[in-house]
Amino acid sequence: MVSSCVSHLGQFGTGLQLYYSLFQSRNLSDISILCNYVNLQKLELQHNKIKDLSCVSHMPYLVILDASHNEIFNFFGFQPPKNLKEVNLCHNHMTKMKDLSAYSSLSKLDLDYNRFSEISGLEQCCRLTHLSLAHNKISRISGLGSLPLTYLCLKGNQLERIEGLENLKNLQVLDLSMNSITSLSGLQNLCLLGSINLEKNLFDKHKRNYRCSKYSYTITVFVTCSTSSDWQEQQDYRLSVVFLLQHLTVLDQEKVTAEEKVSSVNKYDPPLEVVAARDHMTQLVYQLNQPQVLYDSTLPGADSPYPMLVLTGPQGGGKRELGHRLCQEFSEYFTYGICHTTRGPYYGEENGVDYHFVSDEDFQNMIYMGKFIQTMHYGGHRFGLTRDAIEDVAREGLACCLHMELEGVFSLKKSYFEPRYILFIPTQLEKYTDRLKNRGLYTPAQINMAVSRVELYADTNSKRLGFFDNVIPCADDLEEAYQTLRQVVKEYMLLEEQDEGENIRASHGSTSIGVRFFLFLFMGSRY
Ligand SMILES: Nc1ncnc2c1ncn2[C@@H]1O[C@H](COP(=O)(O)OP(=O)(O)OP(=O)(O)O)[C@@H](O)[C@H]1O
Repeated sequence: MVSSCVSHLGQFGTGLQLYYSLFQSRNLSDISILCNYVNLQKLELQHNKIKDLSCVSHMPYLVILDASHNEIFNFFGFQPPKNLKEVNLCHNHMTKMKDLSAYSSLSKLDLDYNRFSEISGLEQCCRLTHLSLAHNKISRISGLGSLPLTYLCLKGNQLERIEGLENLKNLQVLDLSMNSITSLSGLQNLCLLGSINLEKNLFDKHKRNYRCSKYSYTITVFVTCSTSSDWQEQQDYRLSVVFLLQHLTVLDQEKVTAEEKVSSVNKYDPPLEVVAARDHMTQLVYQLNQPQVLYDSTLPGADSPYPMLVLTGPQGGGKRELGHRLCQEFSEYFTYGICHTTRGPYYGEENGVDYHFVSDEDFQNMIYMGKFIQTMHYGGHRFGLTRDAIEDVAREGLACCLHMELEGVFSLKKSYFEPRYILFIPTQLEKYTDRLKNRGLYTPAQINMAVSRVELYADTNSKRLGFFDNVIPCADDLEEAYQTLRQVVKEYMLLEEQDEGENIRASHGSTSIGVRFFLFLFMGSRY
C-alpha cells in the first residue's frame, strides 16, 4: 500500500530521491518501507492508523512532519533528524512528553488533542516559537522556562491559574480559553502580548489588587465573568485585561479599540488631569444642585482674586509644619484654611484646628450638599476643602493658607481661585524616608507610597513650566526651607527685610485694611 502511494503521489526526483511525500487518509498502519526514503524533507501522514514513527529515524533531512490524526502513543519515537523544524502530532494517543533537547531545530510543535497531563522536556528547545497543546489534560503550566515562544495555545485544558509564563518574554499570542482560570494574576510581565483569548473560564467577581508600577498606587481590578451577558460586567472585564496587558490588540477574538485602551487607563491609573477633572466636575454638579449662595468675601475682585497660599509636596515632607510657622509669624495676614478629612486624628491633633474630622458618611453627604471645592482620596482616606473653610478665613480679612497633595492642586486649579502654589520637595530621599519612619505614624506601605510620589512632584515640576509658583527644596533640617519660604512670601508682599513690620502697620493701621492692601500686592505682583 505504502509503496503504491509512493509511486503515485508527490514523488519527484528519481528512485529513492524523494523529497516530499504525502500519504493522507490512506488507512496506513505500517510505514516501515519509508526507511528507504532517506532524502525525505517533508512527510505528511495525517488521517491514517499509524502507531509507529520509527522509520523517521532514517530520514536525516526531514524538516516537516505531519502525523496528526493517527494512533501514535509514543511521543517522538524516532531518532532526531538534524533539521526537523515543524512537527504536528495532533489527535493521537500520547500521554507523556520526553526530553526533546536533541531536536534542537524544532520551532513549531502541535500536540492538540492528546492526553498529556504535564508539559515537560521542552526547556532546551531553544528555537521553539510555536507550541500548541490544546485539548489535553494539563492542570498546571510548567516546563516552559524561558523558551522563545511567540505563540502558545493551551485552550481546553484543566488550568486553574495562570503561572509559569513570566519568562516568556517574546510571547505575542496566548490562548487560554476553555479552562478553569479564576484570576488574571500571572499575566503582568508579558509585555509583547498582542492577542489573548480568555473566553470560557471561571472568572467571577473576585477583586484583584495590582500594583501600578508608576506611582505605586494600588488599584483594584474587578475581574468579572467573561461569559456574562451583563454588558457592564463584560466592559469591566475587558477594561481590566486591556489595562493589564497594554500591548493587547485582540482580546477574546475581538479587536481592542483605541477607546478601550484610553478608558482602561482612565479607569485604573488615571492621569492627574483626569482625576482632577472628574473631581472638579463632581463638586460642580453638586454645587449647582444647591441654592446658590453668594460668597462675597472670596469673589475675585476687579483687580485681583482672593489671595491664597497653597503649600504642596509629598506627605510628611514638612509643608504642614512650615505652613503653621508661617501663619504664626505672619498672623496678621495668613491663617490656615481647615480641610475636612475622614482619617482619625493623630495624637495631639484637634478637631477644627488641624482638620474637621468627619465620618465617611458625613463626608459623602457634604459632597452631595455641594460643600466642597475639591476632594481627594489619599492613603485610604478622603480629604476635602470646603468653600466655607476659605470663606471663614476671608471674612476675618485674612488670606488663606492651605496644604495639599498634588491631585488637590490640579483640582483647585480648575476652580475660580487663583492661589500661589509653593512646592516643598525633599532633596534627600533617605533622610525623607527616615523622617517618615521617625514620625511613627505610617506603615511601610504608606512610607513607600509617599517616597515614590516625590518623583511625581519632580516630574510635574520639570514638565510643566510655571505650574508651581515656587519650588523650595526641603533637606533634613527645615530651617533653611522656612527661611526661603518667608523670603518668598515677603517678596509676594513686597516687604523689605529691615522695615517690614512698621512699614505695613504704619501704612495701613487696621489688620483688615493692611491685609487688603497686602492682598492687592500679593496677587497683583504676579501679573
Ligand atoms: N483637601 C485636600 N486635598 C488634597 N490633599 C490634602 C487635602 N488636605 C490634606 N491633604 C494632604 O493629604 C496628605 C495626607 O494628609 P495627612 O494630614 O494625613 O498628612 P500627614 O501625615 O499629617 O503629613 P503632612 O505633614 O504632609 O500633612 C497630606 O499631604 C496633606 O497635605
